[in-house]
Order: sequence, then C-alpha cells, then structure tokens
Amino acid sequence: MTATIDPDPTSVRGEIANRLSVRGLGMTYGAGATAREVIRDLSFHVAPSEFVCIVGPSGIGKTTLLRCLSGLLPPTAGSAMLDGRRIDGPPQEMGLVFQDYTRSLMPWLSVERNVMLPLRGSRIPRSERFRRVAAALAEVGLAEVAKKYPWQLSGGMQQRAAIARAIAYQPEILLMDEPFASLDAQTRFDLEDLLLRLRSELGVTVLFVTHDIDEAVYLADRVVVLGGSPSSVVEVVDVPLAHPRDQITTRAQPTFAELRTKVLTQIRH
Ligand SMILES: Nc1ncnc2c1ncn2[C@@H]1O[C@H](COP(=O)(O)OP(=O)(O)OP(=O)(O)O)[C@@H](O)[C@H]1O
Repeated sequence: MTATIDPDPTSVRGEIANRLSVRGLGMTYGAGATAREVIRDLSFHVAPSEFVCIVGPSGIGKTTLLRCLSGLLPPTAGSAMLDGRRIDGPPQEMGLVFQDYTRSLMPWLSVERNVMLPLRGSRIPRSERFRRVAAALAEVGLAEVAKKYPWQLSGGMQQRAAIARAIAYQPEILLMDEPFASLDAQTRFDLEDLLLRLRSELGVTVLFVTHDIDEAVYLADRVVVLGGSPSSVVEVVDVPLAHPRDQITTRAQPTFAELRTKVLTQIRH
C-alpha cells in the first residue's frame, strides 16, 4: 500500500482508536451530463476487532463503498483511512471477498492453487502455506475437492473457495460483499459461525455487506444502515447480544427480534 499520514480526528492522544474510518466519503461515477452521484458525505468507523455489517436497499452503493475502502476505486470526495493512513491502494493487511466470486477464481488453477494464490511471494514457508490452505479448505467444507478446478464446482462451492482464500491469507481486516448470498441455509450458518470464531480467536476486524437483516444482526457488533439517494448513513444500530452467539438461542431472543425490527424500519424509511 502506498500511504500518506493524515491527521486523524479519531486518534486518542496519538493512538489510533479506529482501524477503519470513513469521513465525508462521496462517489460520483462519470462526469458532465452523464455523471451519477451514488454516495454523498458518508461517515462511519470500525474499531479494532469489531464486526460491522452494512445493510441498505439494492443499488444504494454498498459495493461501491467496499471498492473505495479496498483501495480499488478512489472516492471522488472525502476519505477512507486505515490506521490513520489514507487508503489509496489495496492494503496488505486486508482480505477481500466480493460478490462476483466466479470471476475472482482462476479457471486454470486447481481449487488448492487458487486458495494458495495470495500467499505466493510471501515469506511464509512452503509447508506452512500448504497447512493453511488445507485448514481453510476444511473450514469451508471443500477438503475433498482441493485438486479440482473451479469450473468443476457448483456456484456455492466456488463461493466457498473464494472465502477459503481470504481465510488462508489470515488478514487483519476482512471486507466481505454478500459472501454467503448463494449458499444453502446450513452452510451459511456454519460460515457465519466460522467468521465469528475468527474474530474472537484471531481478533480479525470485519466489515460485512449483506441484504439479509437477520444475518446482519446475528453477526454484528454494530449495523450501519445506508439510505437516501445519493446514499449516506441513516442509522447505526448497536447490537448488544452476548457472545458466543448461537444460531438457535441467539436468534430466539426478544432482543434479536427488536433489533431486526429496528434495522428493517430504518431501511424501509
Ligand atoms: N462503474 C460504474 N459506472 C457507473 N455506475 C455504476 C458503476 N458501478 C455501479 N454503478 C451504479 O452505482 C449504483 C450503486 O451500485 P452498487 O453496486 O454499489 O450498489 P449495491 O448497493 O451494492 O447494490 P446491490 O445491493 O444490488 O448489490 C447503481 O445505481 C449502479 O448502477
């Protein structure tokens, strides 16, 4: 990452309080008569090891926002900062899982080699790389198809391979754009719990976009609701549900239902 230090108002006596901070971010596609302003003056932050979910109606600019945060798309206004440094290229400590997972896997590489890809060129010893890849594939239930090619797998399996690649990289921050959208309910629950475990065991910071309000409430410490056109943050909902969370008992709690209603109300407004 190329980075320039920028004084960060979120700093506390010189210490960085937030991992990610987004300040007054704006994004306009195109210029002149065809310009389309998608995001305006959007601000929020993510603390170290925090799990933040972003929800909002389709087309509101969630993917655009993640592309700006991952350094793939420069915002046209405001800034996105990682540890007080302006993000202006893909940060090394970030792992990404985007919606278009089918395009992110290389068809000429086996599943195992695809998952290994981000580790190539690193100083991690070969044996450790293979260990990490095998562990990540086992976590997402793909150990049996390690030697197959992406085009030999179903859509859901390809999506899990993309998730395994992000896990094997062991990023400090995970940016995920509807990573579980095409998975069956049971696999989805398993992978949600895997993410929560990664956060509690390794302290990974997660920013997670989803259409599924129940998923957002189940996973998050805070849910950021986007709305408006151009979009910005309309509400940030704290999720005080206890950890470890459980797919059955957590979702059955009255607080869970109240939070779901609160988020849904904001989206519908
Ligand atoms: N490269 C681009 N050029 C022009 N407009 C774009 C481009 N990418 C996205 N848009 C527009 O920006 C808006 C926001 O798109 P984006 O994909 O960020 O929304 P989203 O909230 O992620 O949508 P969904 O929930 O349906 O995935 C849409 O109207 C889309 O058409």
